[in-house]
Amino acid sequence: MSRPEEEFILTLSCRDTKGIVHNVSGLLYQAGCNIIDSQQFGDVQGEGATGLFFMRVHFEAPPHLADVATLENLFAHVREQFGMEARIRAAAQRPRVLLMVSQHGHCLNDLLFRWKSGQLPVDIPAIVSNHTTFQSLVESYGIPFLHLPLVGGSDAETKRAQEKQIEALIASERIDLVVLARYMQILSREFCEQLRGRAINIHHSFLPSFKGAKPYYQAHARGVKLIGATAHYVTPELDEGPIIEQDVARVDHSLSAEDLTAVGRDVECVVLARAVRWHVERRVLINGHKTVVFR
Ligand SMILES: Nc1nc2c(c(=O)[nH]1)N[C@@H](CN(C=O)c1ccc(C(=O)N[C@@H](CCC(=O)O)C(=O)O)cc1)CN2
Repeated sequence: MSRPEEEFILTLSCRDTKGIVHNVSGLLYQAGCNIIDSQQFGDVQGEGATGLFFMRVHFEAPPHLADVATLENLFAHVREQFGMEARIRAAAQRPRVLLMVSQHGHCLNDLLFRWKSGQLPVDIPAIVSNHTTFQSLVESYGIPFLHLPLVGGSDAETKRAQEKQIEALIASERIDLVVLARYMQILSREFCEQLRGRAINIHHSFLPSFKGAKPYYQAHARGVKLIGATAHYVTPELDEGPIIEQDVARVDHSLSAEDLTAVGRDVECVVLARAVRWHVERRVLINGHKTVVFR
């Protein structure tokens, strides 16, 4: 039985070819590592295939190898041989997560409870909002609350000034992941580029349906029989980022737009929590404009 500090997660992607699994598993075996779980996927079939191969390996390393730098050196020649993008992280490492919220607090409340109860193995150095609505909730958990309003409106200059404050916080707190828990401001292209692959948004519709603002009202007007929620990585193109997780709930003609909103809240919470957990467990790999999720 290994100790937590000796378990690691290797994730990789590269052009698909023969021998990748053989070389990766053989290297780990030769080094005295034990594979606990291994999953892989080659996106090689059908129209739109990227031709990329993805792998996630959860393994335990012997004490003399049990640090990331040593394992990265060990793995270097295989990485170069296949031209891999590869990352090795200690399984026990707790990612540092910045939560952001505006005026709808159900996802924030859900994530805070999951964090407090140990379901979400992350550290939350701070929470940012452009409103003060949830300051007391956040501070009840002993987490610093930063109120960063958009002073003077949502024009581009005002937004960038506010975003630069968030960027400084991300740097100073060594943030690994930003979660937009119903943060209702469109992030600038510059900010999105900085956060590529490490900012998750919860959109309150089953994308690609009903992008943008007020999706439940759009859905009600369309007479849908299912509503949904989508967690996706944030990109400059609104609600177009790689989808991580989705779910739905049944509705019918008797429900108002407000009823749909109420039913949707629980779906949003579950979908966002799954996406954040899978991301921090390094189960999500980006495959072009899509994802591969090793659940
Ligand atoms: N660059 C991106 N920014 C954001 C994304 C994204 O995918 N790319 N997701 C949104 C979340 N969102 C829907 O899920 C959303 C948020 C905000 C708006 C919007 O129109 N905001 C207005 C201001 C509204 C207000 O002040 O209440 C604006 O920013 O001008 C639409 C959709 C988060 N950001």
